[in-house]
Parts: sequence; C-alpha cells; structure tokens
Amino acid sequence: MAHTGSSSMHRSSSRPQLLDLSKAEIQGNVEEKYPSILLPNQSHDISYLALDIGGSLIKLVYFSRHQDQSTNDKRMRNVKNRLGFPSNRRSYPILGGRLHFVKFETRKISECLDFIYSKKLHFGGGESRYSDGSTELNAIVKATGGGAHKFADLFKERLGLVLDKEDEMSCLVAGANFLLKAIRHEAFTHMEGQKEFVQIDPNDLFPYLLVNIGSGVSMIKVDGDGKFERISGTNVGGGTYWGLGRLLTKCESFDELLELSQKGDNRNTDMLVGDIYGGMDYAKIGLSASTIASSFGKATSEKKGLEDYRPEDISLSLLRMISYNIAQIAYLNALRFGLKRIFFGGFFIRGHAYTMDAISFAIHFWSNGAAQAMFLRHEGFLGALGAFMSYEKHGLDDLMVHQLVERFPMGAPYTGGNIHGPPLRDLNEKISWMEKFLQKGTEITAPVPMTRPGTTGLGGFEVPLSKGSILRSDASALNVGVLHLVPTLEVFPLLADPKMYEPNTLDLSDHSELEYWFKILSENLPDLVAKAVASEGGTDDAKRRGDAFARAFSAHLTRLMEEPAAYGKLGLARLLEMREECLREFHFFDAYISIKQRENEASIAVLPDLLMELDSLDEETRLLTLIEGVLAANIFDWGSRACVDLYNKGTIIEIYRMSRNKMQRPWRVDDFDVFKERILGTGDKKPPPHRRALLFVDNSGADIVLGMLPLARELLRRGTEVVLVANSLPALNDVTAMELPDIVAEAAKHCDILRRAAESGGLLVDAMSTTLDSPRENSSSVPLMVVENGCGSPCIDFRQVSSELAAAAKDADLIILEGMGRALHTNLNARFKCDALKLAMVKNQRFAEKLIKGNIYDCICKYEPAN
Ligand SMILES: Nc1ncnc2c1ncn2[C@@H]1O[C@H](COP(=O)(O)OP(=O)(O)O)[C@@H](O)[C@H]1O
Ligand SMILES: CC(C)(COP(=O)(O)O)[C@@H](O)C(=O)NCCC(=O)O
Ligand SMILES: [Mn+2]
Repeated sequence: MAHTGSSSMHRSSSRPQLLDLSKAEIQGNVEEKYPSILLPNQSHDISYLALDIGGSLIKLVYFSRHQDQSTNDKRMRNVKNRLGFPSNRRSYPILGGRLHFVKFETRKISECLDFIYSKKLHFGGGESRYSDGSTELNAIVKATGGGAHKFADLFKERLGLVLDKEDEMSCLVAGANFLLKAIRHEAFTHMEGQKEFVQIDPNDLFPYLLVNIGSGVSMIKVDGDGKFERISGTNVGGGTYWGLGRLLTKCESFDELLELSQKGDNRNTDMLVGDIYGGMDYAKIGLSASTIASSFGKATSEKKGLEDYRPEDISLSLLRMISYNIAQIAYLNALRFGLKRIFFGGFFIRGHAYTMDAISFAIHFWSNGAAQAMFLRHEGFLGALGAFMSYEKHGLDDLMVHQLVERFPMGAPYTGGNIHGPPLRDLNEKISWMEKFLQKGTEITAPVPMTRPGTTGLGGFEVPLSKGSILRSDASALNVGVLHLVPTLEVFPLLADPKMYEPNTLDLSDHSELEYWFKILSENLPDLVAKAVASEGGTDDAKRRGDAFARAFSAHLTRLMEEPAAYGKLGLARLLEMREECLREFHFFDAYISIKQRENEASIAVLPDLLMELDSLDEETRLLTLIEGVLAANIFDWGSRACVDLYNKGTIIEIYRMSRNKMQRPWRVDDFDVFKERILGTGDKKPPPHRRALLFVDNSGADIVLGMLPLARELLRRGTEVVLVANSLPALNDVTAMELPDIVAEAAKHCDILRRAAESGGLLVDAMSTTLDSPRENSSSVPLMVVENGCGSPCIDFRQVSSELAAAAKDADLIILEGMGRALHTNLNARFKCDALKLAMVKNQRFAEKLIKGNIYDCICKYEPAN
C-alpha cells in the first residue's frame, strides 16, 4: 500500500474539490493501470449542484453520490482476479450516483432556497463535509441565467453560496450536446400527435440549430462542442404567452393557461382567409379559407370587449400565434445557414402535445418537408445541465450512453404543488403519498392531451382534441426521471453490431400488444404482492408497502398505456424491469426468496440421481438429454401465470419429470443437430472445445440445478472454461450472482467435476488451499466462475452490462442464453461475434402464437455459429 496523500492536503472552497482527499491511499496493487483509491475521510453522500435561474423558472440539477455497493464478497474477488479484472477502473472521481432534475418558479425563489437547504445541497449533501467536522461556508456553485447575477446576493445571504456565473449560451449548448450524445431516448419528433424517438449518431450530430424557448427565445447554430454562434432570437417567447395570456384570461398559472387552450376555438378570435374572402380559399397563392390571416384579427372588427371573448379561445390563439412565429423565424434561420435539423428546448414547450405539433407543422410547412423539428425530453434543463458540466473534473463529461440508467421512481413528480421536486426519499412519505393518491383518484393518470391528426394545420382552425381535461400536474417532471450514473456499465463486447442492436423482440408501439401486456401484468399483480408481503414476514408494515407498491406500479402502467413513449421508447424489457425497480422502491428486495430456497433444496436432492443417469449415457444421447433438461427445467418460472397455475398441481419434482417427458423433438425451433456437430463433430473429426463459455442462467431451483449446472459440467468436462452469468439483483425467481456460489458448492458435494472446477475458479473459498496469486498452477481443472450481469431484470439489454461480464467476455467463444426473458423477449434476434445458443421454453400462449406460430410450452433451441 502506498500513501498518495496527506492529512494536510490543501482544502479549497471550490465545488469540484468536494472530495476530501485527506489520507487518500491506493488500495490493492499500485502497479495496476487503474488502481482504486481509498478516500477514508470522504463523506459518502456528496452532492454537486448547478442552477439556471431564468426569467420565469429556476432549474436545478444536482448529483448525489452513494456509497459504492459493489460486493466485496471474497469469492467474487477471486473470480475478478482470475478474469484479470481491474477492481476499480475509474479512480477519479465519480464512482456512481444520481442526477436529479428539479424546477421552481423564479417568482417563488424562496421555495428553491428552502429546497436547497432541506436537501443540504448548499454544503454538499452531508452534515459535514470535512473530517474535522467543520462545514465550509461560501461554497461555490455553478450558475447560469440572468438570475445568477440578479440573485447572487440572496444566495450568499440565505445559504452562504457564492454563485460562479457561467455564460448562458455556452451552457445551453453544453447541455444540449451532452443530452444528445449521452441519453439514448432524448430527442424525438412530434407530428400529429405521434411521438417518435430519433436515434442520434454522436458522430453525426453537427451542425444543428438549437432553439431555446424560455421567457425569450435564443437561436444558436451549433457546430461542435463549445463551437457555436447565437445567430438570432426573438422577444416573442414563452414569457409572452404566459404574460399576455395571464392579462387576457386572468389565469393564475401557466398550466391553467395551457389547459384552457385545449378547449379553445380560434375562429372566434383569429381572422381567417375565409373571413376576408367571403368563405373562399385564396387558391392562387395556396391559402385555404381556414388559414389564419391575422392572429387576433377578429378582435378589431367587432364591437366587443375582452369579456366577450372566451379565455379558452384567447389562449389557443395566443399559443398558435407564438408557436408559429417562433417556428417561422427558426425555419428562416435554418435556411440562412443551410441547417436541416432543428432542436427545440426551453420550458415553453412543457411536453405539451399541441405546442409541439404546432411547431412541427410550421417547420414542415415552411421548409416544404426539408427541415424537421425535434424536441428534447429534458427540454428546459439544457442550461442547468450545461452549468453542471462546467465543473471541472467531476468525471461526468465523458460518461457514455451505456453508463446512464434512467429510472422513474414514484413520489413528488406526481404530487404537483409548489415544489416540483425529485422523488420522495423517505419511504414512509412515499407510502402515505401513494395512500393519498388513492383518494385523489385519477389525477395521477390523467393523460397529457393529444391532438387529433390534422388539427394543427397552419391554416386549420380546428379545435384541438384533448383526451383529458387537465394537464398532468407536472408533465415535464414525469418525462425526465432520475439519471443513475453507473460508470461500471459497458457495452457487451461480443455484440456483433452494437449500433443496430435492439434488445426487445416485440414491438410495443403496436397498441394491442401493449394492451395485452398491460393486462397480463395487471392480472399477475395481486399474486406478486402476496409473495412480496410474505417475503417480509406478512407484517402490517409489509402489507402497507405492498399496497403502495401495487398502486405505484399500476399508476406507471396506466401512464404508459396513455402515453407509451412517456419514459423513452417502451419495450417489454423496460416494463418487466420497472416492476422489479418498483418493488425495490418500496423496499421489497427479494419477493421470491423462500420459493427460491425451497426449489433449490428440492432440486439439489435429486441432482445425484440425474448426474448418475447422465453418466450412463453415450456422448450424443447425453448432450441431447442435457439440452432437453435445460428446456424442461425452464418451466419453473414464477413470472408466468400459466406456470404458476401448474405449480398448484404437483410437486417440483413431479412437474420437472412431467416436463421432461413431454420433450419431443423436433422442437418448435430446433438447431440441436448443428450445435451437436460443433460440440461432438462428425465421424472421426473431433472439433476443439470452446475456450470459454458464458452461460446466462435464468431461474432458481430445477432450472439452474437440474438444467444449467449439468450442462456447465459437460462443457467443463470437455475442457471449456465456464462462466455462469447471473443477475446482480433479484428479479422474480431468477437466481442471482450472490446466490450462485452456495448453490454450486452444494452441487459440488455430489460431483467431482464441478468441485474441481469450482475450486479452480475460486468459488469454493473455504475448501481452497491455494492462494489468490496462483490459482491455476495448483488446480487440475478448467475453472468454473460466476459473474454478475449488472441487471436486476428478467431480461437483459446487452448495451448495459457489468464491466465484470465485459471482462469475462473477452476470452469467450460461446454464449448460451437461457429463458424467456433473456433469450426470447430480448435477444432472440441479437447477433453475436461468437457462437450463440438460445434456449427457452415459451410459457405464454399468445407470445408462442405470435413469435413462433406455436403453442405454450413449445421449446426453442436456436444455434447461431459465429460467422
Ligand atoms: N410552471 C410554469 N410557470 C411559469 N412558466 C412556465 C411554467 N411551465 C412552463 N412555463 C413556460 O416556460 C417559460 C420559461 O421557460 P424556461 O426555459 O424556464 O426559460 P427561462 O430561463 O427564461 O425561465 C415560461 O415563459 C412559460 O412560457
Ligand atoms: C417474466 C418472464 C419473461 C420470465 O421468464 P424466464 O426468463 O424466467 O423464462 C416470463 O415469465 C413472462 O414472459 N411472463 C409473461 C407473463 C405471463 O405469461 O403470465
Ligand atoms: Mn426467469
């Protein structure tokens, strides 16, 4: 161990040095390329904060870092060592945490100050940042927007914060560039009520026009990182709509004004071409009778006062007037510089369908389809994010898209009210909020109004059709979740074409498909809640949490039914993962724990018989029996309604036998013969064994013990190293990486092959006589190892896997994906650089029909050799 720091280390008040480096020392091997550095005096919950204080709204972005939760299990460390895995690759400074987005009205700045105070963001999230207990006053916070100048004294007085001012335009650009490069589903088009995400190639992003519609409007030509020019702007912006609208309608909030517009009819206020031409089109220049000739023009010709106009009509006319005007100026500027792509940001847009449609229509209309309007999910947070990025060396700027995981926890975003805050941290608060929500009824699920196709025509005067009468209390807060930064996630290196990779097999943008899965997940909910509550001892507290979980998950489902693209592009993997995340949010960490244990024990008890039976078979029959075994045992899936109903009809072993007896080839997809040829060869030709196989295991119990482990054993016997890849966190009855070493140890008691391989792979710590440094020399077997996949879902998205798995993949030439979640719902069509075997039983009738024109309990054995 080498000391790299001393306790007298210089302490500065500048934000980027929030890390307390005193007594820092290198942990582990100094020779390592990225040795990990231990910061013993560092508070574990440091925060960075950046502000954008605009004319109308204050936007706040803050980062909270949490204690590194990676396992320090001895067995896991052994495996990491064997894989040559650098234990902590990024030494400085961010190891993971969350990025939160919050906004307040500038006129209510006190709420913002209170919020910063209550979250202790003014001194870095902890009570005390320094080991000696002192708190630093006059900490520096990055801030942009006019208010950074205007309110500097207020921040100093109230919180002791010094605002370090950053240029507003630079921040907007930095924020937009970061989002467009780092967030997968950030940009989207919105035409005639249809939202579509746009895949942005980070290498082909520039140039573009950024139109930020805040109180006023800025138009910026962006040519690269830090390369931009503000080419235009207009004083007719969001402030104009809100200001004029307030005067003319007496609305008390922006949202109220926007809601009014949904019931408006602008024919009463706008002068149309038809009004001038006696109901006729002005065909010669291509203007229809319904084209707006003059916004608010009707108000000139009649002897009416303000009170004679409906506030609804005024709001709509105003919204269209301003949206069209901004879009037209944007288009002219795009034309001036030959820019094809225009991104619109700023909170004027507020995720409001009609506003986006109006802007899109105008851009399309004026450019004759040559230019396209795109919107950003973090619309109003560009400046604040840019200010946040301006901290030097906090390590966020080079985060990649695969290192960010967005989650949508329940809590404040739904509460509306004054503070548009982040999710409620406190569990109790969250539960009581969910309880209150039940009384409040539908507000939580009220859809963001959509427009009927064709209602935004530049010339059209139709009334926008809104499905709901109220705007969601804070739609934008719902459109952006909390960004979890996980620097240890990587793209799976064996993906053949990461850019083209799409994990989901089914397209949920097909509404009937979405409806079906919505129904399935809703129907399965009571059973899941019962299991979850039981897993926590069935206490009153557990019941209360169970109720809250059910409500929260139903609310997410309903929200997604109304607006499938609300949280980014929706796939089944996301839905299934959301269910697991939601359970964890209400502190159910392993709902199926006792079921898993019971099934593991029952399966281990019959393992010796199975192994004996296998060993009595010739090579060819054995391989077939092994694959059959995997498919048959995949029936133990507590996520499938049909299977759960089955379990009531027999013991685990009875069901397993029944399932095995029913195995009849050919399976619905049956590439077994090709796989067999690769493993056993034909005639005298004996192919070399695979070097290393990654086995992506699925369920606990029979699935792992009687299915995958015997297959692993066969590969080991043939000289292939085996890495069992399992979930990092529980999902349904899936086996986790933490649970596997014990299961392997139990199985190893009945099998020498497994025992030697597990020993060699460092899985049997207690039995190991060898040291960590020279594992291979003393062992007589190829190793069996376990790595975690980085997920807590029944599916797997290969764009975001643990760096451990990525390291293990480097030497692998065979991967075996098992189960419906990992091999069918996701990855059925995924292509890999190495040989891939996909094994699963289909446990859902409709899915079987759709996917393979087959039936429930049909099996799939799909083998795809590397090219
Ligand atoms: N809750 C709200 N209160 C006030 N204005 C809002 C609200 N939500 C959206 N807006 C709109 O967003 C505009 C402000 O957008 P923003 O991007 O925050 O700009 P600024 O930095 O100028 O405050 C307002 O002028 C208004 O049109
Ligand atoms: C959640 C699952 C993907 C898990 O399947 P597994 O990966 O364990 O084979 C699967 O249970 C599933 O798709 N269930 C659908 C719901 C149902 O049919 O009831
Ligand atoms: Mn499973």
